[in-house]
Amino acid sequence: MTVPYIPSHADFVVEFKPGDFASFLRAGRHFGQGDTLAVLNKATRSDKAYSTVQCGKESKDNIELNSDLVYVNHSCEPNVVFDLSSADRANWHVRALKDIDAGSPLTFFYPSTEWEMEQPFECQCGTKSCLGRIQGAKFLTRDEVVERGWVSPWIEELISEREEESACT
Ligand SMILES: C[S@@+](CC[C@H](N)C(=O)[O-])C[C@H]1O[C@@H](n2cnc3c(N)ncnc32)[C@H](O)[C@@H]1O
Repeated sequence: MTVPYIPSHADFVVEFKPGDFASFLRAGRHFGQGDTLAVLNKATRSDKAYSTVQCGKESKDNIELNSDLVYVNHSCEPNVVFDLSSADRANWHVRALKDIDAGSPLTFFYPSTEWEMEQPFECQCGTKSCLGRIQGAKFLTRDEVVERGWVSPWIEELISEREEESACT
């Protein structure tokens, strides 16, 4: 028996598309810059996968979103951030980086949370600043990561450690 699809959030619309990983999430209404779009109250700890979001410095620190938010695609010019920086998980949320019109695809910059991704891909965001292959922040320069507007504290820390290591060699 097929389980019927039930939207997880009233303010989002999943565009289901045929083909592997071709679906994506749209805003169902306008959001202003800085607005919280959703709190991540359905998240559970998980092994790293294409669908997980990194929530700490170690490669074992990942969550499954368990909601339609899994359909937020990557963009090199994103309009939301996944902010899992609080020590209190109740504060983990998705926030608008800029004003978002109803109907716009919701996108975040995957390397803002991911150091080394489970499933790298050739980016099709089509933006002027597209970086091409997306594998995680480990494979990008500091500037390429931070100039997208927001970065998780563990990514900042891992980039700093890499810089310290290369200064010593
Ligand atoms: C968490 S899923 C996002 C939803 C996905 N589009 C789907 O249909 O299930 C992450 C995967 O979506 C695809 N993806 C996300 N953003 C992309 C982009 N900008 N260009 C190409 N593929 C992308 C990649 O295959 C990636 O591993």
